[in-house]
Amino acid sequence: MSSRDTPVGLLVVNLGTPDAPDVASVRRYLAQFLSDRRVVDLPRALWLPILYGVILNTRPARSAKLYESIWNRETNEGPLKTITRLQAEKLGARIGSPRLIVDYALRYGSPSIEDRIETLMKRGCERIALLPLYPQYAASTTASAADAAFAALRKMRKQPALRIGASYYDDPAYIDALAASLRRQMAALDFAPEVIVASFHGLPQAQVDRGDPYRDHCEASWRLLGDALGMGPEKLRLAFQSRFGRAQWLKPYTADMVAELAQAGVKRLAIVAPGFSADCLETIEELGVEIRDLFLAKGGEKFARLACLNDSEEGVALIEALAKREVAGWM
Ligand SMILES: C=CC1=C(C)c2cc3[nH]c(cc4nc(cc5[nH]c(cc1n2)c(C)c5CCC(=O)O)C(CCC(=O)O)=C4C)c(C)c3C=C
Ligand SMILES: [Fe+2]
Ligand SMILES: [Fe+2]
Repeated sequence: MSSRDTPVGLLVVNLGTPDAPDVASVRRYLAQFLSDRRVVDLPRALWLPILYGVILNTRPARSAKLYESIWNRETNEGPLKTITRLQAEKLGARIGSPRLIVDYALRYGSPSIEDRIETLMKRGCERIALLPLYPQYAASTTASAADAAFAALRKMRKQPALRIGASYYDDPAYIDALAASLRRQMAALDFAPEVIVASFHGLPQAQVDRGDPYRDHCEASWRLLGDALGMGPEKLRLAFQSRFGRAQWLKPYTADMVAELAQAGVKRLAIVAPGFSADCLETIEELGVEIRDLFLAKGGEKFARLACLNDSEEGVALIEALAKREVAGWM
């Protein structure tokens, strides 16, 4: 078989989730996640005592309860894993080519990027495209996924050719998919939101100061989405959620914005997380429960959390467009 005939591998990658919603599994997951230098780029001598001395002794118990509350009991998976798996399955069925093997991997937890690259190679793939499902580039997410892939290749004598998918924050296919999904979900609400908050995962301000383009990418996505929906910056707001630790993160914080909107008299609010490709703890629990409770406690009356693109028709069509771009010339 010439290399032109060997199958091409496509690996859909997302962040990850614990293997089980118990304290030990969450601890293992957080230890892996938070020891990644791409995620916390403090000097190790400063960070590891805090991580092992404080965070891993307190956070796992609290987070395990939250994971427990959103766990997919049918498949015994966190929602992020279920959705990423379905995205890969539906993408494979949609492309329907025996020459393209589609699989998924998670940066933290399992199945790992290394494990899935090895599996694709055992199935004959000499060319592999990795598709990190992060629309906006951040070193803590996109670069970390690439690091894991290249770390796996580093151990090999015979390496596959490897491509890492580009970020797609301003890709019309992404903006159109989001706009269509939001229009569809808003039409199904029993109220008309006065304001919609586009809430992106936050990042320490210091990481942006060191050159991460993440904030610019989020702003571009937000503007383009507003244009596509015909909504100005007062109607579709930009905010950043999931702050972790005491340092300054990207502002405005979603919680502050939602509280201020309620206090200013906004009664009907919708929230969407355009930077997340799959619903997860940060959207289902943080936005759907914590932020909702906050809005209602501050005087809001109607609240809706809109779903991520997930494995919807729009979501899988988008991933197909991204996948075809990344394997162009290989098939
Ligand atoms: C400590 C720093 C963190 C950085 C930097 C960070 C960046 C970042 N994260 C996502 C996407 C997700 N993060 C999720 C969970 C999560 N994130 C952090 C911390 C940082 N994230 C923690 C500690 C956690 C764990 C949850 C908890 O214990 O509260 C998730 C959800 C995972 C799930 O299992 O459901 C996602 C997705 C992005 C896109 C990003 C940078 C742009
Ligand atoms: Fe995060
Ligand atoms: Fe959170």
